[in-house]
Amino acid sequence: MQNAWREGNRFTLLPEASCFLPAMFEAVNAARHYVLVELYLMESGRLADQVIDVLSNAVQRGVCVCLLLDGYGSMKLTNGDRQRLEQSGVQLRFFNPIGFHSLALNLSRDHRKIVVIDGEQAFTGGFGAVDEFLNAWYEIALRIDGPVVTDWEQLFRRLWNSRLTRAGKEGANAGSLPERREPQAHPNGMPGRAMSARGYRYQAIRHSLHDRVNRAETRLWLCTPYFVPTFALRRRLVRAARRGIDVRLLLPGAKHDHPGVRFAGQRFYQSLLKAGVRIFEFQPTFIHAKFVLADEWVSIGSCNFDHWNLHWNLEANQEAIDPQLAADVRQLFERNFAASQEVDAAAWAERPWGQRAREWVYGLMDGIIMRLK
Ligand SMILES: O=P(O)(O)OC[C@H](O)CO
Repeated sequence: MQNAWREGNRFTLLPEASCFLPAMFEAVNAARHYVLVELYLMESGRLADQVIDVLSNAVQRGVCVCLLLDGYGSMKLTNGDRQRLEQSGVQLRFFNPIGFHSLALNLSRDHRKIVVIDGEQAFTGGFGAVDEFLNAWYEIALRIDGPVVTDWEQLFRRLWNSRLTRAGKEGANAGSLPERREPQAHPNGMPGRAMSARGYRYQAIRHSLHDRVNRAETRLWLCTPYFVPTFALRRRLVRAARRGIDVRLLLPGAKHDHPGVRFAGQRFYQSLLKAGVRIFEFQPTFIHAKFVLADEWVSIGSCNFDHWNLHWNLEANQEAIDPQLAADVRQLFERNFAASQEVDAAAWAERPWGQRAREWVYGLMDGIIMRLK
């Protein structure tokens, strides 16, 4: 059942690549039946080499490996690497390669990040197979064990067989998916649900977030690298702050891969700060992670909660109600707030005209882009 809560899961927060990359590689190395991987970004480089090696080794051990990449996000994966994957026996497919069709279809991207091992364990987060994730960007992942893995696998299987998905060049390898295995429930496990979204057609992640913001009793903390929120989300954040909820945003500072997106989002700072929302700009590196904490509810995955993502992309997040995970996420936020610069409302109100002009220009571009259909 789509988006259903399932009991009996275990969730493990894996902050930073130094934690989640070894955990994922170890899980692939231990796989006995199948490995399903779905990524938005994969570009040739050191990390892609490691991914190709670990997947190829799994195939050699007799494990069925299926890799589904977004047709745009994988454009910088060289033909040599594609061949290497397919010749080693990895089944390779691409979602919606860029083509001579409508702009709307080209803009619809598979932004999800999913790894499923033997139907028993899954990983999600904001990661991709590009070198920036080795240490230049701050990223997190979540390991999921238990019945909800079945829904992650279902998401993968549906897209693998979508009419928009194409086989790699050596199409012969792109055979059928392995027989499905059912995960076991853990005694004392926790409830969770895999949430998916498909642009403006299906907005379950966004509606769920709105509901949690409305219902938050003490805390609503949100981290996103691309903060260009919809009017509906801004209104809810403002209302939550006004009714005394601790509303905080963890956003990138000047280290950003798309500085224009930051300026476009900064045009909303003043009204949010005025309402009592606290804004922290992360200083050490570009923070690319996407996670939310509302009381004991946690959501981690691919969704940036910006209106571009919400309008066009396929997204998937894990939601969980788990006191231990909530405590871990809270500590993670606190560590990252400490490594951030808090935006001071009075100083922001006096910011220079150059900054205001940039916000205006990128805000205008954002408005134009959002009118594309
Ligand atoms: O789309 P994300 O959030 O996975 O981030 C990838 C960026 O678009 C790369 O510039």
